[in-house]
Formats: sequence, C-alpha cells, structure tokens
Amino acid sequence: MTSIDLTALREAVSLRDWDAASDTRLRLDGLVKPLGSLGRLEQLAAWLSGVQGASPPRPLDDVRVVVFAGDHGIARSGVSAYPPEVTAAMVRTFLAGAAGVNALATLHGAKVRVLDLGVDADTDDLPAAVTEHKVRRGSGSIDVEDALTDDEVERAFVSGQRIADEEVDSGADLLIAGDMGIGNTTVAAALVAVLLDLQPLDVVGTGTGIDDDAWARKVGALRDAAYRGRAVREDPLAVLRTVGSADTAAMTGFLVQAAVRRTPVLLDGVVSCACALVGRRLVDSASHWWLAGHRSTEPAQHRVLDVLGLEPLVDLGMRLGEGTGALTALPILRAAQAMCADMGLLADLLPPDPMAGLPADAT
Ligand SMILES: Cc1cc2ncn([C@H]3O[C@H](COP(=O)(O)O)[C@@H](O)[C@H]3O)c2cc1C
Ligand SMILES: O=C(O)c1cccnc1
Repeated sequence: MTSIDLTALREAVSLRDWDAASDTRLRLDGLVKPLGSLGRLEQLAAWLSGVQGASPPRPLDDVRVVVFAGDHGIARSGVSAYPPEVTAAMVRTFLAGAAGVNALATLHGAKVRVLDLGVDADTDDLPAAVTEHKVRRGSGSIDVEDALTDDEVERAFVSGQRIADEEVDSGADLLIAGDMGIGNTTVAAALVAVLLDLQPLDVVGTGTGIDDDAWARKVGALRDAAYRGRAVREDPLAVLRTVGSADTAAMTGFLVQAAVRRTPVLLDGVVSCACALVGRRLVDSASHWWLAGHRSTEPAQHRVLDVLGLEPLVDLGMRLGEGTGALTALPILRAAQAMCADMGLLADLLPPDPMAGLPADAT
C-alpha cells in the first residue's frame, strides 16, 4: 500500500498551452523562409511554446541534468560487461567533472547534479548533498527477490519529486534525467517487459557491450524478473518494487513531478525511457511534457518510444546513459527556439503581394 496520492497527482498535471503553440505555428509561417522549410524544427518550436506557455519560445538558458545513481543486485549475476564497483567509482568521476555527461554539460552550459539513491558502497566521504536522498545500499536482485520494500518505493519516488521541485524552484527551464548503475539496462528492460507484456527477447539489449554468455544470463534474468513482475503489472508502483530499484523509482517521481511543475524534460536512453513508461502508467498526461532526446541501442527503449509516440531527435548509436544522449540532442531544440524567436518576418521584406511583380505565367 502507498500513501502517494495518485488522484491528486493526476489532477495536478495539466496539458500544454495550445494557444501559445498555435501562435508559434502562425509566427513560423510568417518568418523569412519558405513555408515549412524548417521541417521538424517547426514542430519543436511549437512544442516548446506549448510547455513554456510563451510565444515565441524562450531560450533554454538553465538546463539541469540530474544523474540518479544506484546499484542493482542483479549485477552480481554477470549481466553486465563491467563489475558493480564501477557505479560508486563513476559517482566520484561525475563529482570530479570527468564523465561523458560532464564534457557535454560543459560544452552546452548545463549543470550536472549527481545523487546517490542506492549505491552499494560506503559513501560517507561524499558530500551530504549527494547522499541526502539515499534510500538503501543496492536494490534486491530482481530475478529472485523484490528490488525494494513498499516503503522504499515511496521514499524514492517522493525524493525524485522533491529533487524535481528543487531544480524547478531554483530556475531550471529544462530537465534531463541521467542514469548511473551497473546492471541498470537489465532493470530497465524488466520494467518495460512487465508493463508492456513483452518477452525477454523483445527487450534484451547489449548494455555496456556484453558477450554471448552474459547475454544468455541476461535473458534468463529477464525471464525470471518478468515472471515475478507479471503478477503486479497493473500496479506501476508495485512493478517498481518488484523489478525496479531505488534510482528508477526516484527517476520516475522526478519525471512525473516535472510534468506537475510544467517543466519540459528531454528523455535520455533506456533507463529514463523505462521510467517514463512507469510514470505514464501512473499519470497518463505527464508524457505531454517529455520529448525524446535520442534513440539508444537498447530495444526496450525503442519499445517505449513507440508506445509513447515519441520520435527521437538524434540516432547516433549511443549507449552510454548518464544523460549524454539527451545533451547531444539539446542543440537541436535550442536551434528550433532561436530560429523561431530571432528570425525576421517575410512581411517586412516583401511587398504585400509578393507575386505582383512576376509575369502572369509565372504564377
Ligand atoms: C565506465 C562506465 C561509465 C558509464 N556511464 C554510464 N554507464 C551505463 O552503463 C551501465 C548500464 O549497462 P549494463 O546494464 O550493461 O551494466 C550503467 O551504469 C549506465 O549508466 C556506464 C558504464 C560504465 C562501465
Ligand atoms: O540506453 C542507454 O542509455 C544505455 C545503454 C547501455 C548502457 N547504458 C545506458
């Protein structure tokens, strides 16, 4: 049982501002360019107007990446190409500014915040701001046991909501949820398999680059996890408890709360997309506030993109996570905003009837 008030949450998520989006579509038609010539950038500008309630859309000056770190018991079963110890080491790498997400965030002027929700290591030496939302050390091995207790699901979900609130209250205008946790592509695939009633072979991916033996173990783990999860598939919070983790439960709360706070999200790879699927099952209209940044190599991510009707902005064969796919797509969203807001109007350039000076047979 949960004390998360889903009815209140559903009522708190509103739709995008259709008037602002439609004003932006009209504006795009009047810019110094042939009609429709910005292609998909035009849809993106209108989407941004809808989420911002502003036409033309405002620049995305304050982009925040929150990396949700956690360990997964299933990683001890050899489903990853790397050992679980990498998770804690990477948390320190994020703090040192040396991870992939740091490089891209610096390039694009975004801020990175890393949070230990469930790393299975002694992290007492880390700054309190990194561990203040920690739920537990590692999550249960989802093939044989629940990842979390009901109470832990709730605490993680509510932490994710608070984290989103903190980012929005301090001025974020776009949020990205990044992931770090060895074994998390197994957990993400399990969430997707359970919620979409898919077979292991429909969702299993190569994660960090596993060999055939690890792939066979991963398929087996997914079969066992999906079997356990199937019994509770109508209850998304119970699915998080059974086959999720502390970091994915928190990320789900974060994505849903971003929608409550009318703040756009650029989704990343398989982990953020799996959490988006859980979030959408909890609060249907939340997905109005999410855009797909990139298409990763993970089949489970592709299934979610299909179900949510999301077309990723870039498809570069990336499979890192951390928020790097979303950050790679960010300049495209910014391009849409800048062209829509900064281009001049065709009406200022041409006489009222631009065809008037042309020979009759030219029209
Ligand atoms: C050095 C390193 C940095 C990473 N950054 C993100 N991941 C990504 O890879 C892991 C998921 O893949 P799997 O399910 O196969 O373990 C997660 O930690 C994810 O964040 C990394 C993985 C490694 C090894
Ligand atoms: O889809 C992803 O984001 C992904 C893929 C492999 C490993 N880590 C993340």
